[in-house]
Amino acid sequence: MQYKVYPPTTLRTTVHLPASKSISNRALIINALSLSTLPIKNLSDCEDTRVIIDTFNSNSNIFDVKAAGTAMRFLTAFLAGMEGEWIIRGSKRMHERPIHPLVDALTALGAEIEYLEKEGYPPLKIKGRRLKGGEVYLSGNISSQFISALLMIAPLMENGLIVHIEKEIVSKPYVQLTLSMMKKFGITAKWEDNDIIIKHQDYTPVSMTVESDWSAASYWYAMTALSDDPDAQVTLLGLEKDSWQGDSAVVTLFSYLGVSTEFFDKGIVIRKTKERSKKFFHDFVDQPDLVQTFATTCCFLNIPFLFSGIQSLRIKETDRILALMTELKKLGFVLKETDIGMMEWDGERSFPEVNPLIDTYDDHRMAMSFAPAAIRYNSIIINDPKVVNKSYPNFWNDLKSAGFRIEKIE
Ligand SMILES: O=C(O)C1=C[C@@H](OP(=O)(O)O)[C@@H](O)[C@H](O)C1
Ligand SMILES: C=C(OP(=O)(O)O)C(=O)O
Repeated sequence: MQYKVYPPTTLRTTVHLPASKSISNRALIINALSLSTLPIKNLSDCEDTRVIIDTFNSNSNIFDVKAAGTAMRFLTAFLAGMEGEWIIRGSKRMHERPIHPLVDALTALGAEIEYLEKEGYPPLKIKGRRLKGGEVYLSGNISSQFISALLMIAPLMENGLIVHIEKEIVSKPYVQLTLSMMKKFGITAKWEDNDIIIKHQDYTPVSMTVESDWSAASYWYAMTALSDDPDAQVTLLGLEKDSWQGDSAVVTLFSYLGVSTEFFDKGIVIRKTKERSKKFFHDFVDQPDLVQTFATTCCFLNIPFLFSGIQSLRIKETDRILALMTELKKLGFVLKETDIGMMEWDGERSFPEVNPLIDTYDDHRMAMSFAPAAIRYNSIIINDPKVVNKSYPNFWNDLKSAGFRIEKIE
């Protein structure tokens, strides 16, 4: 199934953004570790969060987390510390996403974990037990989710845990987010150079409200930047100024692409401005989930770019570097991977396809970052549009409310 998306002539809308899946998923894990019965308000209704809820509600010991990286990594650590025998699996792609650094660390701490198919990848058979803790070494340059997964179970370990992080840390704000959430639930941690130290301590149950998702907001920034309406203005509800989410960097980053942000008590108002950089440079190592939004927006605004720090994109829902290069080529943009973790568009063009069909590769962010192309091309066809359910199930309805017309093609 495909959607043909047509843009509105003006852009003025108010959007109830989805709740952050990163915060929702941490809240569920921490709530379970705290044995809390207090509510988590505004939990995301996305698929990546639903798979954790389903796991906790399941009567079976076999769990399927589908395409949710956070669920796979967080639950692997959670189950490794829980008495019992568990099997955790996911989508075909999940079975191609590495997990060995986390498994090695958990094994060093005393868990028994077996690879059921390919060495180093899910599915896993876990013989869980109360872990005593101590010290572990973990590479930080593959996924920060391994670090977050270990940190959340650390306070329950009799001897506490010291995580020595080796190599460069990718997606660092997500580790900070984990520690901030643990702090909200009463846990103190020390982060000194590349070591994170957590003593044995009890979580204190608290009730919390999940803030809206800044990564989801980025698609509305893109639409505002691209809109032909000089008075384009979008109100995005539920976003907070002092957010724990690293992707709140969109505020600054989009100021270079002609979008201003004003905070108010219920969220933000973003508006089109005339100020735009001639070229866009950024190291995305702290905000990997924003790369697709910025690659498409820069191309559609005709702003050449050079991105660095994007090496982790190869092992996400799809190989996002390849997917971006392939799909932007269909629209006539020639991108180059100039070095490991670097991608450039120097303005080079090729003949665009006549009726391009944008493939989404089971990746929600491919669909959402190419949808704004409708504004630039008067329409765009997006393949397998339901992929958005992974993080933003209401995405297409929100577009319709903003005046986009969406035609379903079977
Ligand atoms: O911890 C998290 O909530 C996330 C961490 C990031 O992954 P990596 O650490 O694998 O880059 C990010 O891409 C993902 O969407 C969510
Ligand atoms: C990379 C992502 O998710 P995950 O790694 O949690 O599957 C994402 O949402 O962009």
